[in-house]
Order: sequence, then C-alpha cells, then structure tokens
Amino acid sequence: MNITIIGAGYVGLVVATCFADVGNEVVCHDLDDDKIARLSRGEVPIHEPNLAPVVTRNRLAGRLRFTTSDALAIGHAGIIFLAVGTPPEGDGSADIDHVLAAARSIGRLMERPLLIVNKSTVPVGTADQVRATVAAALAGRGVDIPFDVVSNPEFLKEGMALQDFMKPDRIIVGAESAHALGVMRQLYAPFSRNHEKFVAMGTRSAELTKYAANAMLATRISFMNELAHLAGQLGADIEAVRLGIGADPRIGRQFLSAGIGYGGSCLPKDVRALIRIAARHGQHLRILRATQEVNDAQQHLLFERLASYFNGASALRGRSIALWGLAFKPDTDDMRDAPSLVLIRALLAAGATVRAYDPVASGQARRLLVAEHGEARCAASVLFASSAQEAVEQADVLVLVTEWQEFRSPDFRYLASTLRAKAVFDGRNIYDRAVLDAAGLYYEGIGRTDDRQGRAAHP
Ligand SMILES: NC(=O)C1=CN([C@@H]2O[C@H](COP(=O)(O)OP(=O)(O)OC[C@H]3O[C@@H](n4cnc5c(N)ncnc54)[C@H](O)[C@@H]3O)[C@@H](O)[C@H]2O)C=CC1
Ligand SMILES: O=C(O)[C@H]1O[C@H](OP(=O)(O)OP(=O)(O)OC[C@H]2O[C@@H](n3ccc(=O)[nH]c3=O)[C@H](O)[C@@H]2O)[C@H](O)[C@@H](O)[C@@H]1O
Repeated sequence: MNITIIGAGYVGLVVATCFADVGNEVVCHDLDDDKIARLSRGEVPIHEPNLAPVVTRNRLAGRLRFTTSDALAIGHAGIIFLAVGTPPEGDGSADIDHVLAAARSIGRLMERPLLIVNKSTVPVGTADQVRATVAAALAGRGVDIPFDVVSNPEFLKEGMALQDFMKPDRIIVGAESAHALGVMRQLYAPFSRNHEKFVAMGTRSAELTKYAANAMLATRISFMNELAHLAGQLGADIEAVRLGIGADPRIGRQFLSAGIGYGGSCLPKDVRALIRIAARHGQHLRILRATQEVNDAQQHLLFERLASYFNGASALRGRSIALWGLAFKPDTDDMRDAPSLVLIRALLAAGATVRAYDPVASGQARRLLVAEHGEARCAASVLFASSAQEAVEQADVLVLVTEWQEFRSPDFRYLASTLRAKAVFDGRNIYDRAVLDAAGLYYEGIGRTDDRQGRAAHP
C-alpha cells in the first residue's frame, strides 16, 4: 500500500520504518528541514536501539522516502497517518494545533479518496475535529472528495520502539465505517496473525483508551513510590514487596519499580491532559490528581535526601554531585520531562555543582540547561563528563538517576576511593546495600530496608 506519515519524530519515524519494512511504499513528511535532510542522507536523528539499520535498509530499497513537501506527501498515499506532536498547553491540556494544521493541509491538497489515521495522542473528540477541518478545507475548494478519519493510538515505548511496533500487545482502531476498519485490518495484518491483536471500537473510545493506558501505568508507579516511603520507614524493602505482589498475575510484574518518579514526553503530559479533559466535563479525577501529586514530590526526593545527608540544603553550596544518567529512562536520548532536570535545577539553586554523565543524552541535556541557565552559568556549574568514571572524579557523592546497563556493576572500591563523602544515592534501586557496605560506601535507595533507620548525615 502507499502510506504517508506526517511527523518524523519518535513515533512517526518508527511507524514509517516498520510499515516500509513489511513491503509498503512509505513517504515520511516533516516540517523540520534539518530533520528531513539528515534522514534523506542516511542519518537517524534520534537514539532508538536497532532503528538505524532498518531505516537504512528500507531507504536503500526505495520503500522509505523523506520529504518536506506537503504536496508530495499528500499526493503519494491513499492512507495518511498523523504522528505530529501534541504538547501540553499552560494548563496541561493537549495542544492539537499541529494535528489540525496537518488536517488543513490534507483538505487543501487531497485529490482522491483518503483514509486519515490519527496516531498522535489526542483529546477525545479530536477525530471529529479532524473530520470537520478536512471537510471545511474541501468545501473551501468547492470539491467533494470522500474521506474517512480513524483513531489508531500508539503504545510503543521509547528504547523498545521497534519491537513494540512489530510485535504489539494490541492494535487499537477506532473507526466509524466498515470500509475504514477493513483497510486498517489489512494494513496491520503483518503485525497480527489472524488479526488477533486487532481491537475495533469507536473513535472516542480509542482516543480515551490511549489516555487510560498511560494513566494506569503512571498510577502504578506513583502507588509504588508512595508505598516505598512507607516501606523505608517500616524497615521493609519495596523491592521485596514488588517481587511479592508482582507474582500475582492479577497484578503483574511490570511498572512496579519505585524510583525518582515517572518522566518522559508522555506519562506526565498525558496524565495532566486527562485531568483537564475530565475537568472540562465537570469531573474531578481524584486518583489521577493524587498520581500526579505523588510524582511531583517524588521527583524532588533525591534532592531532599542529599540535603538531609549534608545537614541542610544550605550545606550543599560548593558540593560537587556526580549524576549517572540524564535521560528519563535508559536506551533513549529523550530529555523531555526527565526527572534529572528537576534534580539539577534544585542542586544549582542550592549552589552545588554537577558532574553528569549519560551515554547518549548529554547533548540534549546541555541544550536544555543552556537555554534555561545561559551558557556561562551552565559551563560554570555543570560538567558533562565523557565517561562514568570522569563524572565521579572529585565529586562528593554519586547519584544514580537513570539505570543504563553500564552503571549496573561499577567498581565500588574505586567509587569508595574517589567519592569524597563516600556515598551513593540510588534513584532506581539497582544496587545491593550489602555490596556497597562491604566496599565502604554509604548507601541510600528508594524504600529499601534501613533507608530510614540507617540514614546517616555526612560527618
Ligand atoms: N514518544 C513516544 O514514545 C510516543 C508518543 N506518542 C504520541 O505521538 C505523538 C508524537 O510524539 P513524538 O513522535 O514523540 O513527537 P516528536 O516531537 O518527536 O515528533 C513530532 C514531529 O512532528 C513534526 N510536525 C509537527 N507539525 C507538523 C506538520 N504540520 N507537518 C509535518 N510535521 C509536523 C515535528 O517537526 C516533529 O518532528 C504525540 O501525540 C505523542 O503523545 C504516542 C506513543 C508513544
Ligand atoms: O504514550 C507514550 O508516549 C508512551 O508512554 C510510555 O512509554 P515511555 O514514555 O517511552 O516510557 P516508559 O517505559 O513508560 O517509562 C516512563 C517513565 O516511567 C518510569 N518508570 C517506569 C516503570 C516503572 O516501573 N517505574 C518507573 O519509574 C521510567 O523511568 C520513565 O521515567 C508508555 O509505556 C508507552 O506505552 C506509551 O506509548
């Protein structure tokens, strides 16, 4: 089939690549000249494991093309996916301007019947708005070309995007016509044997399903983070509790890890957007508000722990804090809503300096911090180290922020000999207190046994 994807970001590029890889003729369109130029000459502008070779394979086979031309993109296909950003507005509502702008372009330029598939995460009712926008543009031209609008939210995770798309748990398709459903079934057949993953529903249900899924994931994390505080105080270990409850298939093992709060471009934004959607309909989503409140507090936890360790935030002035990991999770360079930024901002405000290392996200982090604090302040306060080892040299303590694989088994004796205060704060519970004790390191995790009882202030 001929497919166009509008938006070549974390979702659009993966969707375009995977559809091309099963034999479709795909054009991927973006407004960003630089992004399209890089993609066209064979560079992949994001860090996503295993993506680059599949992009290359399909680009060289001629099945995957990149363009900034609306006319080429819209003229190419009978099926057009919208995979543009839906960032939060000031009050947390999802901004659908990019979605509607793309819909207007389609209405202005389409010359034949089309299936318009919305993959962006959008408020309930957006499919209707897309339909009205395209219809208005067609009416403005005085033409009447049939088209359908389908809602097909995406559930891939960054860092696992290719695998998630190629082997999905479910394919949610909201459609109001049997014809549209039939085309979508055919399109997704390579990813779903006997269509067993295919779940058909109305467009509004599909739109709400996307928010419900992310809201549920966020709620599980906040539940565990809140319980972690209690576990730490009671002398229990949240890691044991996680294993204990995760063994119950009704609960399941995934998304139960306590940590420094959920971040990224979607969970925080989608929780806020769903709260706003409900508020506009007079509903106060109590559970989701609590989820968000717990998460906001959790993102400040490591700073509070550091302040308490050094006997007060004011004692952080002049301290050097090493951070391992900046991205909101491993295997991505995405820094959107990364909890590391909350910690760095607080440390800089307290007068500490930061020595940070991330295997791939340092460039993105530097851009964001320079934009916030200015080049000079950033250069004076944040060192972007080129290795994990360089980050800990001359640092007082180490904070593990993102659980990249390369941080899992460091030389603890080296850390003990290098860190001036000989302390490790583990924001992801990947280390074993006994091992660090034996190496002569002070350890704090999140909700681990003795996090409270054993807590010491820096001598
Ligand atoms: N990042 C993720 O893991 C997931 C994101 N989503 C949702 O998918 C949507 C896209 O997210 P990302 O790919 O992360 O965003 P992104 O910001 O990485 O990419 C969006 C792209 O759309 C382009 N764009 C904006 N307006 C355009 C227009 N009118 N025409 C052509 N291109 C245009 C931008 O230049 C950008 O390259 C969002 O609604 C998001 O909530 C859903 C599932 C997973
Ligand atoms: O809508 C989206 O964009 C996507 O949002 C999330 O995917 P993603 O943001 O890539 O990352 P996750 O793996 O969900 O992690 C989100 C955050 O939660 C944190 N997390 C995750 C799991 C856990 O047990 N504990 C925990 O703190 C991670 O560290 C990270 O900061 C969802 O998992 C995807 O299904 C969804 O498609």
